[in-house]
Amino acid sequence: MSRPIVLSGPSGSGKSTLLKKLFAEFPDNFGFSVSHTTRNPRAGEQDGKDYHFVTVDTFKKLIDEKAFVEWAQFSGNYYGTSIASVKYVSEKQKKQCILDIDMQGVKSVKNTDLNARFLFIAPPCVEALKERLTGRGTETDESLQKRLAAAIAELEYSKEEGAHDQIIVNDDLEKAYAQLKEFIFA
Ligand SMILES: Nc1ncnc2c1ncn2[C@@H]1O[C@H](COP(=O)(O)OP(=O)(O)OP(=O)(O)O)[C@@H](O)[C@H]1O
Repeated sequence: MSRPIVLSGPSGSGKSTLLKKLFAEFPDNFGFSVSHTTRNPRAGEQDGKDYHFVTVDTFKKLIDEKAFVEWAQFSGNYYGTSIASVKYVSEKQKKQCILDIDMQGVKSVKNTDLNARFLFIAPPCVEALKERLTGRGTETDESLQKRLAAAIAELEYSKEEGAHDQIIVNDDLEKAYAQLKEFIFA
């Protein structure tokens, strides 16, 4: 059984860019867990495929049961990644599950029996991170400041003993991608 891979790193460090390359090169090897949400399905969305659509009561019950490795509330709706949905990818779909989560999620995965491997994607420096986030054109001043503050906490945590199995500095994209593949297929 392939162990889930937990990918984390500051916003803007390049996680999505690297994963996009990986899925383009290996479309059949990897899977994502299906998240739970309390928001209403949009047209065409399928329960169990796009999301597990649940009520607020059910969601809260799952929180109490410690079913989630990560959950959050955005604009009035709950979203979460359950331990069971991660296991489903490796045990039923027989694919390698990749989780793209933050530091709190990383800590929480460590308290489960998921037996995950932890990979941290670091920016060359905070200044580069700021430039990339600005260059991506997705952030307001406020969200940029929030992401940079969170980035500093993520970088501090990454220095702790045992926080991650490997740290990849995403300076040169091709080099970082080669290192990512080496880690994942090891
Ligand atoms: N090695 C690199 N050199 C220069 N720019 C890069 C590099 N890797 C990624 N970028 C650019 O940096 C920006 C942030 O990358 P990306 O969106 O992949 O980050 P992320 O870690 O997934 O962020 P988030 O957690 O916010 O989703 C993008 O515009 C991307 O094109």
